[in-house]
Amino acid sequence: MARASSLVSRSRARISWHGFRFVMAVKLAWPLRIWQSAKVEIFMAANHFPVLLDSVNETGEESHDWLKLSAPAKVNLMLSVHGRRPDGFHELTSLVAALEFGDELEIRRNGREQDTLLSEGEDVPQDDTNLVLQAARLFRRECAHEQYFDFRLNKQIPVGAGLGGGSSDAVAALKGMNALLETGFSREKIREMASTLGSDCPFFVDATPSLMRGRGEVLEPIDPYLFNRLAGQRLVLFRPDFGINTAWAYGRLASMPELYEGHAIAETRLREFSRRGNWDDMLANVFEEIVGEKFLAIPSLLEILGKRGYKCMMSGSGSACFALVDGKEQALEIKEVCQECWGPNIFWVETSLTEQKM
Ligand SMILES: C[C@](O)(CO)[C@H](O)COP(=O)(O)OP(=O)(O)OC[C@H]1O[C@@H](n2ccc(N)nc2=O)[C@H](O)[C@@H]1O
Ligand SMILES: Nc1ncnc2c1ncn2[C@@H]1O[C@H](COP(=O)(O)OP(=O)(O)OP(=O)(O)O)[C@@H](O)[C@H]1O
Repeated sequence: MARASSLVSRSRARISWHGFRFVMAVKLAWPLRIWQSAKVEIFMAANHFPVLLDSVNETGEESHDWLKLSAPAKVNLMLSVHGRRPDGFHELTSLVAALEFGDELEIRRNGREQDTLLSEGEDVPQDDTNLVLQAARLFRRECAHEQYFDFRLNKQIPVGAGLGGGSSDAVAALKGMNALLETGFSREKIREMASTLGSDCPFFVDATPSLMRGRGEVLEPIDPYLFNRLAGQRLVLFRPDFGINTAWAYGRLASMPELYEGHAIAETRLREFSRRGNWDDMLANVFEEIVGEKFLAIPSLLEILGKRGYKCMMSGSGSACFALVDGKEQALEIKEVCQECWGPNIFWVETSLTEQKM
């Protein structure tokens, strides 16, 4: 409470706190990590719920300040594809978890009649194919409000890596716009909107470790044992100096239907991992074979790491891979091997699966 009162006095903030709007803002703000920006803050109050503070400037008018949101990357710890559906998408089962590593997106309302996006990341589309700008257009359609936004994207997640970067940015944008305009869209509504932007998007609404099914939009909570097993698990992410196009990877898979797996195989992996806790029962990704056929550098490196005893796998449709580690020493050994195999300038980062509470 002491922190709450000091924030209130420091920013001369006005708590927007009425009824339904407040409840929805709280519900939606919870999975966001929105840090203090100039005058708009979400902070942990004594009841452990975040509270959205509007801001007032020196003259008492509402100001349009930046909201800063995290857009975490994800890894697929198991990815099994069962077949192609009549709508052209593939039916899958995947165990997905968010990482402590990711992008940062800042948003503010603007007074113009167009959105702007500033991002310096390599390969990040600067035009309106960027998922952040697509999210803004979708949001305006859904809330029938002609509000435009400025976005600043600090891109850390490599593009075309199978880490869900664009999807996570898009969902951060939806959540941010919802909080800024106090639209009160429920998480379910945001998930529904997100699913029209991409199959991986709905996961990022809560970004808690989940079982992903359907084409990616059906999310199930995992059992407590599995949850605790994943929380905080350290890993190293590494990516060669090329990305992989997801549509290409699914297209290749469709031409090799022998790689489709029955649902029972995925369920057995999940069950065995929950029973024995052995990562060898879980880590499996159908895209490794498809991608590995064309990009030999990936299976070669994974084999070398595997022989050294590391549990490692490609994430999503690639090209990023990860290896589970216990600590710094292992992380540095992996870095050395990656640089030897893929070159000195490859993307490499040590991070962990998120530690959210159930
Ligand atoms: C590989 C994963 O990252 C695993 O989490 C996702 O399945 C990919 O999800 P995503 O990048 O959000 O994919 P989308 O943007 O929806 O679709 C990109 C392309 O992949 C194909 N695609 C995607 C998801 C899916 N379940 N089946 C598919 O066949 C789509 O036909 C489309 O041509
Ligand atoms: N904000 C964004 N960040 C990254 N890529 C974006 C963004 N907006 C649109 N894209 C486009 O999305 C495509 C996929 O990029 P992304 O980095 O999300 O791939 P990915 O990690 O393989 O996705 P997934 O794991 O969901 O399949 C790229 O072709 C890129 O041009």
